[in-house]
Amino acid sequence: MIGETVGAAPRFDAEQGATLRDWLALLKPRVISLVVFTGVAGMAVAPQWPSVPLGLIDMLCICVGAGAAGAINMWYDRDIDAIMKRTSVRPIPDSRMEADGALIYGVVLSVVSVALLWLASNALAAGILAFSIVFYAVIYTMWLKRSTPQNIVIGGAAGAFPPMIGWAAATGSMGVLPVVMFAIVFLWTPPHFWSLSLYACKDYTKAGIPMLPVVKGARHTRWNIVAYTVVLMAVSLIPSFLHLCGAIYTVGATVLGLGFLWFALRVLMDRQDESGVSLTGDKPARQAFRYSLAYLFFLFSALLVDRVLFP
Ligand code: HEM
Ligand SMILES: CC(C)=CCC/C(C)=C/CC/C(C)=C/COP(=O)(O)OP(=O)(O)O
Repeated sequence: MIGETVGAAPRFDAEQGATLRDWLALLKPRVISLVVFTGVAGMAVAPQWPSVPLGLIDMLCICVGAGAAGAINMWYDRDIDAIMKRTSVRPIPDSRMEADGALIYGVVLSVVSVALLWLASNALAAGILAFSIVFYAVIYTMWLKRSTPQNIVIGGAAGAFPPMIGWAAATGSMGVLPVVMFAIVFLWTPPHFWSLSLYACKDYTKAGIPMLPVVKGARHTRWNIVAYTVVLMAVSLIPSFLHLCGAIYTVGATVLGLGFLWFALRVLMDRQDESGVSLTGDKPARQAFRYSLAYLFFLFSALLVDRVLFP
């Protein structure tokens, strides 16, 4: 493993001790807030809804399951997290928490979230949640992340399952719309992450992680951001072509997609030296990353409004 050869495992400092805030930080709360939102969107656009208490339990299970996978990710990645500036302040690399504790916490929460979702809803929803956790914590984190520049293209599937989980929890079955929502998040992940990876490239190089700009360079990454954004725009309009939504979503998806393309093209045309390195401090990439978050939130909000308020 690349990361293991470059960093010493952080040592726990018993005097510092972990606070409640540290245990929460292990769940990557900011990231999973959007993950859970996509799960809720999947649930809300389904033809039948669970009762409010059951819907809240389903939401909690997606939240805890996704967070638990994040905790296992932080346990496994503690060596490389210690090397990268962005992640070095996390509880394990900053020696505020023992690594084993984080692993036990992640595994216990994973099992509890899947079991509770099974009991509260059904085996299909619980099965997809279990598969997503394994996909993110094992397939992406322990295998793909350190072995291929396509890591997040394949690994991105993990974060794309929540709309399917939400739909399955509500209906006990699967439909075309949640599969299209999966495809949208799947295609959104590369431009989302590669924008960040352009300005975090030094960190990834230092840690020996083969992210796309590290292996293929910034210019290649910029073209890939544009290419995935174009495909994402097309796929985001599938619900319109299949008459699964109305004009609100169609107009919203078109405008939001054109906005994403605008930010992607600005990344492509960023002032750069002959090797493709940005001369602007990757300002357009930072803006594209921020826009990617707003894009997904508003796109699924438009779908929600369209299907729920104007069925
Ligand atoms: C393999 C897939 C993905 C990768 C590699 C990835 C990577 C990242 C990274 C490295 C960050 C910066 C986090 C930090 O500074 O601590 C980030 C931020 C974020 N990601 Fe992703 N991401 C992926 C998928 C997703 C998905 C599926 C969602 C939600 C649907 C998501 C939502 C977010 C949000 C909301 C933030 C901002 C967090 C903040 O403000 O601190 N990501 N992502
Ligand atoms: C339901 C379920 C299990 C969903 C999983 C959702 C999820 C957490 C998706 C991936 C999001 C993410 C922060 C990836 C970054 O991983 P990284 O390790 O490359 O980033 P890092 O360097 O910030 O740790």
